[in-house]
Parts: sequence; C-alpha cells; structure tokens
Amino acid sequence: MKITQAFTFEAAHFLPKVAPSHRCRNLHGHSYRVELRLEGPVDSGTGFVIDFFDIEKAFAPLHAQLDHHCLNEIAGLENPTAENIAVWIYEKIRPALPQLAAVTVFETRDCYAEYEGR
Ligand SMILES: Nc1nc2c(c(=O)[nH]1)N=C([C@H](O)[C@H](O)COP(=O)(O)OP(=O)(O)OP(=O)(O)O)CN2
Ligand SMILES: [Zn+2]
Repeated sequence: MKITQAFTFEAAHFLPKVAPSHRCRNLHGHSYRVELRLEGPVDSGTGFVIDFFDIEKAFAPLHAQLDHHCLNEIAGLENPTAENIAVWIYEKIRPALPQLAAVTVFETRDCYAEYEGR
C-alpha cells in the first residue's frame, strides 16, 4: 500500500551556481509543497500503513527549520534546488520513517523534483 502526506512551507532562496544572468541567482521566494510517500503493509489492527499524525510529528522539526527561512542559510542547503531539497528532506526524515519511499518537492505548481533514495 502507498500513502502520501503533503506539507507546505514558505521560503526564500537563491541559486548560487547558475549563471550570473539567470534570474534565480537573485534572492526570491516560493510557496513550496512537499509530498512524503510511504509504502508498506496495512496493519490489520489499525488499518494504517502508519498514522498520518506520526508522519506529521516526524516532519514538524524540518518544517520549523524550513518555513519562513532563507534556505541557503540551512546547513546542507547552500545550493537549494528542488532536487537538493528533496534529498535533504529524505535523508533527514528517513530514520524516523523507515517506510519512506519518496520525497517530492514542488517549487512551483508545475515544477517538482522526486527523490526515491537514488
Ligand atoms: N532543475 C531545476 N531547475 C530550476 C530550479 C530547480 O530547483 N531545479 N529552480 C529554479 C528557480 O528556483 C526558479 O525560481 C523556479 O521558478 P520559476 O520557474 O522562475 O517560476 P516562478 O513561479 O518563480 O516564475 P513564473 O513567473 O511563474 O515563471 C529554476 N530552475
Ligand atoms: Zn527559485
């Protein structure tokens, strides 16, 4: 079974490695959406793969670090592309959520990066 929980956060960033003429080199902001997908058997007692409340608790410290911050100032996010944010979230949260299968980070409604641990 696959289950997904979505979260949103607001943050500023700039992309230090793009060409000077690239508009994303300048500080700007996004309303990010993060989707955490978990996979595993459904517990016959609870009917859950995992309680959504437990996913929320696991994500809360990361949300506090990301929301209304400049992502470039966070250790490990010095180059905060959607790809790098997805990997960063995956690596930080997977110890608490062993059933984690994928982290998807939407930078805009149409553009996103999905990381499945490889
Ligand atoms: N592969 C990637 N490409 C780009 C990334 C990324 O993370 N991975 N990031 C950016 C910039 O962050 C850029 O701000 C993305 O937003 P943009 O496409 O400019 O969309 P906006 O909503 O900011 O602007 P519109 O006016 O709606 O186009 C670029 N590339
Ligand atoms: Zn951007």
